[in-house]
Amino acid sequence: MGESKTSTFLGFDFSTQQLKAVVVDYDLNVLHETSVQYDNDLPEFRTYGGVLQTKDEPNVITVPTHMWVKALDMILDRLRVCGVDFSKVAAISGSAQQHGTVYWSKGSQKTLQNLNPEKFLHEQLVAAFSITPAPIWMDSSTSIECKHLEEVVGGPNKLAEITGSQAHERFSGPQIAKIFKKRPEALENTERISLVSSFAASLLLGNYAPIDWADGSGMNLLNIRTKDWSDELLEACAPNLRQKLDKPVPSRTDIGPISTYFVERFGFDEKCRIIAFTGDNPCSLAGMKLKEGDIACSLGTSDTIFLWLNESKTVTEGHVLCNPVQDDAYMALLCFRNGSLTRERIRNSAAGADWRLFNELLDNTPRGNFGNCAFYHDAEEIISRISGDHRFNKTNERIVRYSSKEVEVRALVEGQFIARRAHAEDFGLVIGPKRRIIATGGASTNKTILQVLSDVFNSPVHVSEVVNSAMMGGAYRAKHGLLKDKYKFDDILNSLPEPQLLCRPHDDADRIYKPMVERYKKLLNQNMLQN
Ligand SMILES: O=C(CO)[C@@H](O)[C@H](O)CF
Repeated sequence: MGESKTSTFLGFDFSTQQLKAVVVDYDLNVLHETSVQYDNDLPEFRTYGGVLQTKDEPNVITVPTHMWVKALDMILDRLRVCGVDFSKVAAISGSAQQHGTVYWSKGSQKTLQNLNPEKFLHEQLVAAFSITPAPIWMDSSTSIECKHLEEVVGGPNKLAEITGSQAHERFSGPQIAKIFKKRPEALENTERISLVSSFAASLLLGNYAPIDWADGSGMNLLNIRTKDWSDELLEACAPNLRQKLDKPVPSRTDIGPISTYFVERFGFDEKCRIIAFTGDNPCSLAGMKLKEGDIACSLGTSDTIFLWLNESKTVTEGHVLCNPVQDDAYMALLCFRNGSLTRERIRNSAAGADWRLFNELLDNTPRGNFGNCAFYHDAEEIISRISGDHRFNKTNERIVRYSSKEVEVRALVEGQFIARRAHAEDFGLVIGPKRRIIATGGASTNKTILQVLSDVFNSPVHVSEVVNSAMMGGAYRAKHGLLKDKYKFDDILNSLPEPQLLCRPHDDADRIYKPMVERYKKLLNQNMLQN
């Protein structure tokens, strides 16, 4: 098929609450975009916020693997109804929530290679997974396995030096180790372990797809310098993992032609290429046209702060991942678990689930919130390990609730960004008026919230046209993966508009928020933010 000016590119994002898809033309203009909301469109799986959680094991968070399969069936039918001409799609790539793991049972490779185009994928993959539901990034039940990994290599800093991160409960290595402990026979019956990203690519490839370097950096198993698995860490988790994980590949790898299943069922050209999928944050970085020094802030189910790194470094908080678009570069990532769902909780309680009212309340309170300061968490926070809600008045006395809804709303938004700024500075990020923050993710469409981000970080906030940078990054990487011998990634993005300046910090911003960041750090260090 090769590429021509009439070629289109298809990008997916298997995110926490929904599956999104976009078709762009040769110049990356959006032609079609649609989504499948897991909770509403696939109610038979009974997820909430896209995940399963039980009362008796609140730290165990999973997703029914078949839900992702059925979501792909559904979204391709929706794209067909939108009028997409699949025969024009020259390449496909995408992203998925990081760290989650999918376990293919023995014999599933054959099943993938022989799918019947007359049937839905989900009907044919009923027995394809040896372990399901899949543990995902919100799980925090593997502290014992984390300690063991750090001991094996000589401590948390050594693990961070090798893999880019200290041990984290949500990371795939500790999750696989826990499964080996609890269900060794099921792991024995597993012929391949995928990340959610390489699992999605496997469905489109009609064969097992390799894990890419960027998403593979979120496992506590990959040596981010050699780009190969650390045998010491693999063996510390479970036997035969090198064989079950197969060789990781550069994130821009063309991993093969689309499965004949999609050619015959949807009319894709048999020459349509699949480019390795990657994690949502690396894919966002690819989708945001970041310049040297820019800081990206993704406001989604998780809030993440990330930026391009030319060199790796050993970190105590946050992560260093292999870069998704340049093999010898890296990216820094800070992940905050209490993002949009926490904002929605306070919107519901203080503003009657109405964003317009939420914004009015936020606008009706002064910067600094009369000295009130609060930190809200639906679940244990990843970096600070804080859980629960903590409200303080202007004399730093803990209070149970604020009398005014305006104060509560501002305390939520200021508190989130104050914590993010504190940990970003601890990570070594230099923020301030000379740094651009490029905002993305669902909440980046809310200018009132972004003004608080700009004030707390004392930096101008820009937004790119694309709200969903992970999904768009999938489409852009599809084009780059196909044409990488002709064009550098930056050349591919040339046709895209620059991020637009949306908010500037007020003159009094740093005078107000610098002390509040110090106040947060003090509360944290004095253990005032524990339940
Ligand atoms: O855990 C995370 C990153 O480390 C989250 O941003 C997930 O990728 C969200 F899906």
